[in-house]
Amino acid sequence: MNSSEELGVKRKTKPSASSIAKRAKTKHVTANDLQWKQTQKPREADMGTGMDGFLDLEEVDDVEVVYEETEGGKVIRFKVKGPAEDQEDAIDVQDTTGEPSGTAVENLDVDMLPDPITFDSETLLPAWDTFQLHPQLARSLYVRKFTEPTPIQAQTLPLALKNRDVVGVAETGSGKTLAYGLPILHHLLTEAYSRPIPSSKTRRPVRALIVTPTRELALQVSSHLNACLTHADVEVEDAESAEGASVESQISKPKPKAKGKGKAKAKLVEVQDDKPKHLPLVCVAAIVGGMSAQKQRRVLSRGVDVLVATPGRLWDIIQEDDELATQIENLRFLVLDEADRMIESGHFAEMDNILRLTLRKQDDEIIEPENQEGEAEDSKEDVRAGELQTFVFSATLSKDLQKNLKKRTHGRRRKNEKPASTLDDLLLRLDFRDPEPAVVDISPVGSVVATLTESKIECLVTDKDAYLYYFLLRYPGRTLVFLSAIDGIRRLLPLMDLLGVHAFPLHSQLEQRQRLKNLDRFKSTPGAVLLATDIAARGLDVPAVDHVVHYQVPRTADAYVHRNGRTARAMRRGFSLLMCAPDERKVVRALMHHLNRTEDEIPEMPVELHMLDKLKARIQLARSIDNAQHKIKKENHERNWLKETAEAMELVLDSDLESDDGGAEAAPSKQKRKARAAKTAGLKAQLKEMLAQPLVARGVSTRYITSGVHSIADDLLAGEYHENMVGLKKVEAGTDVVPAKARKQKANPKATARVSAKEEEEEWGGISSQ
Ligand SMILES: Nc1ncnc2c1ncn2[C@@H]1O[C@H](COP(=O)(O)OP(=O)(O)OP(=O)(O)O)[C@@H](O)[C@H]1O
Repeated sequence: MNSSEELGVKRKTKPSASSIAKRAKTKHVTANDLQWKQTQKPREADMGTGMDGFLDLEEVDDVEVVYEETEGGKVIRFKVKGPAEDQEDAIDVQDTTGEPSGTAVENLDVDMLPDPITFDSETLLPAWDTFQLHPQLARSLYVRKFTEPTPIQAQTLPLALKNRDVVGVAETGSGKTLAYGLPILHHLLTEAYSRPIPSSKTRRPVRALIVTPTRELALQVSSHLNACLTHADVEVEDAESAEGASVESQISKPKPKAKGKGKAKAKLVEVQDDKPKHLPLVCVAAIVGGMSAQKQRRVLSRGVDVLVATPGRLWDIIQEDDELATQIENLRFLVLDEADRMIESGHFAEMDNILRLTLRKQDDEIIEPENQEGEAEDSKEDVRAGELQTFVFSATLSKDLQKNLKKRTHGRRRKNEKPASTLDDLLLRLDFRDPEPAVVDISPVGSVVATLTESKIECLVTDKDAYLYYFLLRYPGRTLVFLSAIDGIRRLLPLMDLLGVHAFPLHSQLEQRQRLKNLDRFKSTPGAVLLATDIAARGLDVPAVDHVVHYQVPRTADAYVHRNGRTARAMRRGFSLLMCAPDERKVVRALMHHLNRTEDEIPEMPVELHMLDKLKARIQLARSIDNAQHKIKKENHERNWLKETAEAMELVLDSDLESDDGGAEAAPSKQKRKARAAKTAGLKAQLKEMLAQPLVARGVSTRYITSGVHSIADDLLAGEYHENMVGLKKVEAGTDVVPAKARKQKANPKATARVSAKEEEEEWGGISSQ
């Protein structure tokens, strides 16, 4: 049985007259006009690997590349043969692999897709059953072992599935992406299965737009949602024979239709042959800056159902694409992920322009009539299916802002009313169709995630490198170090390299390809360090970040919360270290005050000062090497530049400038350069030797391991021997921190409605570690 029969679609058996005519033709077209076909790429390619920078891979058949001489020089042309018979025959069914095939299709003999395979979520996923999610999503959750919804998912799903607009606030790493993603995918999948198959000639409209502040986050969200769509070829088997079997235990082809729930119960079968054969049923794609806009336009022109985008690139494309602008005007879902960051990223204007497209056409000013007593409850019934639904999510949306949002939706926005902040302003521009958007705020008091241990070090700015190095050696693990400026990253990177620390940079001045590559290297290198600016602070979900270090104190309380949120995600433990110089204390006080906390709530991290002194000597030497290398590099660069410029201008350089001991400005002589290189090599050798020396704690004897103040033998026996720092116990960061006075649990009016941290932990028991 071939794939078309399996899916109940008839092939066209004879080529049409027009197709034969077309086949005879050969045309010259531009790259954009070619019939590009999606080809499979590994899923992990979305976030890096060898395919960094690729949104998708496409291929094209029957095209010859020719070079043509034109007045403007040599240009590439593409010679296209007419569509071949088999292309014309191709089928336009869609599957749910998330991988479009892009094959051109016409004249289908079917108008409905086959039913999805049913999934018995009542038995397999009881905790999710109440939401009656599309079987495909349920199946995906099951396969990924997401046995129960996280608290934010549990609270927002029922609202979102009832067409309500939702403002969701919950701690970092608590699963907000799926809290808004599942209702969207549920709706689109249900719709897709019940609508006629759209012709590939007509562009599928964008139904959901998700705007994120950073490119990495957009790519991550897109790949997260695609992952929910990739278990299409999983089928439920007969219960009796399958009970107790593991999910991935068997491989088989999916049946065309599974009728009714029947006894299908316990076993899922995943199909390995995941080659994309058809256009996806629901297509999710990301449009971000720093990557080929041309390619992104092509992806859009093929049809995207869920568009995840950063505001800058999206607005650029919208300006040239009227059809997309119209689609945005008619969206079914609009999501602002990390809404409060949107205004910081310098994209306010673009964001505003995009939001304007989503306003209702008439009478933008009026949201709904003045609220009257007793009206609120009834008004919830006014939410109409099919209208735009808006979701706003973040870990940090102030209570004031939430109140303002409500106020705004309750009555008319007065024409000259001034919003309290830029974020207020942005959110007030949202045209919620829901008369009373639901606000679900389950963020913990002080925005501190229960599984996070915080700590601080107070030190001079000049000692921060040594303390950082100490921390990295003392507590090996995947560590994300936040710096306020790119210059700091550029300075630290060679230092880390000389000290033998695997560190990668991430900042906005790197090419997007490089950003993704570095992020991927950070993910795949155990114990790696990522030196990043705040572009990495929001939303990034790297599952195994053990530590976050604030090398410089963040500028805002929200930044502190979000930076911390890169660790201690999904109920895993995490540790954050705040490095605070004397002149930063004021900022720390202010940001703690903003979080309703006090500075002394963050305990000091213990430091073995004897070790620190030894590390300072290493750092000093590494700095000298770096300075020397930098000087040599700069001189080489200047000399080369001078030579090249002189050659280009056909000038002869003054011998003073070219070499030897000319004036102070002159380039150093060869001899001097040699001497300098030798000195640097000497310093390097010295450092190498230093790095090879073990770091031994005071009072510890390495000669007699059972003697000294602290016996190494005991550590060895207890399995707590520290390879980097002999004589210190090998412990996880945070376990040796003496807790500061218990965090004051300020009376919270909503406290009773919320689950306590402990209860929440229990609720999260089902979260698997990945
Ligand atoms: N129901 C679930 N069960 C188990 N794990 C889940 C569940 N939902 C989401 N996750 C996982 O939890 C992790 C964090 O999710 P997500 O990135 O959506 O968090 P977030 O709340 O958006 O965080 P942030 O505020 O930092 O953006 C992800 O790795 C995700 O796959």
